[in-house]
Amino acid sequence: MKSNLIFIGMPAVGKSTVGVVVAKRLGMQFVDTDLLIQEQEKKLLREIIEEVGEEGFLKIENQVNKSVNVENSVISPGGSVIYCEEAMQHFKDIGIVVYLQASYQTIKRRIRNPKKRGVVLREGQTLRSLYNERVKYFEKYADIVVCEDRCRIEETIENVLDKIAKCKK
Ligand SMILES: Nc1ncnc2c1ncn2[C@@H]1O[C@H](COP(=O)(O)OP(=O)(O)OP(=O)(O)O)[C@@H](O)[C@H]1O
Ligand SMILES: O=C(O)C1=C[C@@H](O)[C@@H](O)[C@H](O)C1
Ligand SMILES: [Mg+2]
Repeated sequence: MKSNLIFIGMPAVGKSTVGVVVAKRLGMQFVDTDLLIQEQEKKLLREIIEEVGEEGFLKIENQVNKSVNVENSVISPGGSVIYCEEAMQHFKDIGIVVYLQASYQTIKRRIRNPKKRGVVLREGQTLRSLYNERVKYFEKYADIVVCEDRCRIEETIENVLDKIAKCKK
């Protein structure tokens, strides 16, 4: 049964911030899989990326996310999970995938230093090209899209709740 909600979207779009409140409002559990990765590896995300590189990190991210076995939960993975094919197939099987969408300008404003935040950027890749590359994956996997440009967090949460209610009807 599709009893979970999974948030996808760019880093800093609010998957974790919005996700935890949505879970509370709907009486669901909340799982931030970035925290599961840190717990398993006993290191911070940026330390893991420094040590094993982007490809190594994506392997760990795929393994952790595809192993999430929960019900009635909001799941907030990291922004790079959309590159993890097995994990994304698993999420499509166990829940409704919600794409939190924001413009490049909004994301740029929130992420001053992508490397410091632990964003999976290839050598020489800009945030702009990463944004363009990822949008295609977000659109491919999304069951619901919620645009948050010009919305306060509270408005985004209401918009998410509205769309989920309509989707479940
Ligand atoms: N309208 C808004 N909606 C969501 N978050 C907002 C908004 N305005 C500001 N923020 C801020 O943007 C940040 C979002 O960070 P958050 O860690 O939730 O992103 P994330 O999508 O989980 O990123 P990651 O992919 O790195 O896990 C928070 O600091 C939040 O307070
Ligand atoms: O969007 C990204 O590239 C990432 C976001 C974080 O949540 C982490 O999952 C990791 O640091 C990579
Ligand atoms: Mg997060």
